[in-house]
Amino acid sequence: MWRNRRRARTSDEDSLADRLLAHFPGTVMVVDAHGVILRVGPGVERHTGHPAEQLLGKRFTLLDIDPLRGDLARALRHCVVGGREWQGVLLCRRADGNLTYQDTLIQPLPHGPGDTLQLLVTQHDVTELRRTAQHDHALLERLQRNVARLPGVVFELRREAQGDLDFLFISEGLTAVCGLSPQAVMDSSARLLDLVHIDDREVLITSLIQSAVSLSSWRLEFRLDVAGNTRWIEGRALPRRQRDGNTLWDGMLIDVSRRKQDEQRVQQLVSTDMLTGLLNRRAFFDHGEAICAHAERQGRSVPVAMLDIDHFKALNDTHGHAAGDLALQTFAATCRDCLRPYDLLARIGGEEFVIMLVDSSAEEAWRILERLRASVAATELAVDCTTLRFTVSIGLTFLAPGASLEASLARADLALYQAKHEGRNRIVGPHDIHAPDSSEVSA
Ligand SMILES: Nc1nc2c(ncn2[C@@H]2O[C@H](COP(=O)(O)OP(=O)(O)OP(=O)(O)O)[C@@H](O)[C@H]2O)c(=O)[nH]1
Repeated sequence: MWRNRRRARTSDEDSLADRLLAHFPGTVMVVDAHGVILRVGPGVERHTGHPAEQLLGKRFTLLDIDPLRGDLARALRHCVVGGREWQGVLLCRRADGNLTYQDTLIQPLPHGPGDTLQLLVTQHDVTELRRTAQHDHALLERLQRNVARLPGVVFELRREAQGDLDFLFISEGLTAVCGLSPQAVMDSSARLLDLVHIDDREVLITSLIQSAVSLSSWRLEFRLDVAGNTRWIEGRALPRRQRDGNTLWDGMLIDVSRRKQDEQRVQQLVSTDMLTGLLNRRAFFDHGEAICAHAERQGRSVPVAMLDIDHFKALNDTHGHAAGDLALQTFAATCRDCLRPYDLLARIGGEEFVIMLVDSSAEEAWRILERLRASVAATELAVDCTTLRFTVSIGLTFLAPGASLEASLARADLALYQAKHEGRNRIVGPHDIHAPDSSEVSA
């Protein structure tokens, strides 16, 4: 320990200073009210770079990086005038010119009556800590910036053992996706879950439970209802289990509405007949099989009809291909008008069409098809200053539960052939269905 050359204090008065001067790991010194250094601890040379002897009698403010700003002098004044301690971090200069951050505490020492004021200065080098903190801060800022610029929403979701879901973190991108602020959703996850399309909620919750139970990655496409619009969201996340049994997911939500629209457009293109806008053959079988499966579960048979425009080749040959196209389009529109929205209508060949009537009895089916036949026969087509009319022949059959759609279509085709053979512009169906009379049809 370095001793004061000017005066010696009593052991009682000096006890605190002595203990610190002997044991404090940083810089410790005693200065007078003007900041003149009276005593220094052994660590002072290591921390300041100044040999201890050279510091004694010098002003303590020589350690200040910026005497003009005078942080150290101000701190001293605070203690001297107010008789109170001062604490803060000061930027100090070592003897070699290097700068260090010193966590500084200046305390007035207890002194007897008539005694002059002395101050105990202790400094702790926090340069490395500050550097690490600054580095961490810069890293955090960069991470936040990167997360904010990601084309999606980053989240951390917790599921408690009893099933409650909480967003521990959700990034700012959320607002662009659904208009909600991240804080609102972190306060209450229900705000976001309430936007999930009603048909997707159960599958969303179930998929999260499965992911939590099996600790397998979660991936789901679901819809959000945002201000009357539907947004398609793709969610992906990896789960991890916590000691308390809760599950945490780190994941992303990406707005894939544009991609979904493109997919739907492509799907529409591959399933639609371009001339008439009706379903094509392939789409007919996709939808038809679903209707069959549904009817089979209910133990019902499904009316299936094949339709073919009569003498269509002659219409084409006489009035041209464009007139034939117009006839096909008009025929498709007439069919659509005569059917219910949930009936299946498709163009499966050149001038061949097929209809599946959903949830219809034999009599109902016959009535609907007869009305359609009559509407087609009554339709007038204006082509090159002439008015064209054409008719349609219809073969009707019933797809029994468990029977194949292909086989039923073949039977409907046979009935259609018979309708052509019997003179066209008529319906032929199973013999046990009797055609309703004309007053029933027009009703
Ligand atoms: N304009 C037009 N014609 C088509 C199209 N697809 C097929 N066709 C024509 O439809 C006609 C079908 O004629 P057919 O199957 O011989 O029979 P049809 O003349 O309708 O006579 P029936 O069926 O016996 O009453 C052919 O001339 C095809 O060229 C199309 O997309 N546009």
